[in-house]
Amino acid sequence: MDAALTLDGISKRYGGFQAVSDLSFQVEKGMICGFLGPNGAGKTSTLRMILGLQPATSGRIDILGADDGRKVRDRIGFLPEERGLYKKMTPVDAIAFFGGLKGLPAAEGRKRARDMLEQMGLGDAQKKKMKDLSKGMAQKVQLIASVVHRPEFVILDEPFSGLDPMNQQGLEAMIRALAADGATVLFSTHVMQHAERLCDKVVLLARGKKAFEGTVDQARATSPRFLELEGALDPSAVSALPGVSGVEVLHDHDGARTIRAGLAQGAGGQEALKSAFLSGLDVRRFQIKEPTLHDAFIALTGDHPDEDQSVARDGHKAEAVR
Ligand SMILES: Nc1ncnc2c1ncn2[C@@H]1O[C@H](COP(=O)(O)OP(=O)(O)OP(=O)(O)O)[C@@H](O)[C@H]1O
Repeated sequence: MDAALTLDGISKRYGGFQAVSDLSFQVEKGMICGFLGPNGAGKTSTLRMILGLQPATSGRIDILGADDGRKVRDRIGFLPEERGLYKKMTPVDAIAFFGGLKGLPAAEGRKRARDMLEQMGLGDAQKKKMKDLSKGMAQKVQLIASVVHRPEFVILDEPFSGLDPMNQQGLEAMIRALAADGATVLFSTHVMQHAERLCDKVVLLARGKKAFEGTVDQARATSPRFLELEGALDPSAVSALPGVSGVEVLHDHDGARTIRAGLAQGAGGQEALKSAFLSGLDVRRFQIKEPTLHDAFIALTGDHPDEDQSVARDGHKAEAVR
């Protein structure tokens, strides 16, 4: 498959602070790729380098055949992390305005805006001003504004942040529709569930370095399974079962416990279960659980995706450098 984007050994330094280190990955044409990592991992810095909004300290980027995102800016759509459309505009005017910045004639922009708002179930919002829209609606309008010129490549920085589950679902549907129309989509998030549902490919970033690149299933396969047991169970007896690498007590109600046992890589859990029954452990319920992408992120990086890494990695906040 042809690559729409190739990063080759990209690094970014802010003064003495290394935000991104020797990062290489590819996004093939037409795929939805999740760029995943905790806050502060270096996602926004990387997206800004891809767009040509800030220079890389070293390395090479190829986007849609260009060595600088600014050269192909009309073929790219970008939803920045900081949002805000002109408050007094109507959604149609705001969308057409952004289309105009990418060379779309105003009348065509307004027509597409009305059609897209209708398609996204935002027909009623047309009569309102941006300032009167709910946060979810405004975010959808902003996404429409960033893709109204029908870009080949769509880059979304934390598109789900601040949205309730209903609006998150709506946004997922919008992203699927963009890909179904042939666009390549790269979006950043620290919430693994969105990527798990949407992505053909994921790139995991931790502390500025790539930890993994591949499909969601390949990522999950790097992490061991879990065995969840319920009963009057002694955690130390569970941790002594064959193939168990560690235990965590999820619930404890007067000794009736739910215990999550991490299995060693390659262990299926059957041996541990057999041994639990043979040794008479009080197992009332059991479940063998496949790892989620969230589990895989922790296994691959040792970091938690919900932790904030924006504190400089030597323990104090980086000085802002332009
Ligand atoms: N202009 C800047 N000057 C100094 N440090 C910066 C600058 N921009 C980002 N950083 C630092 O670089 C690191 C990576 O930030 P970046 O915004 O790229 O991460 P992120 O993964 O996108 O997280 P978030 O979603 O919170 O923005 C952080 O520690 C951040 O404080």
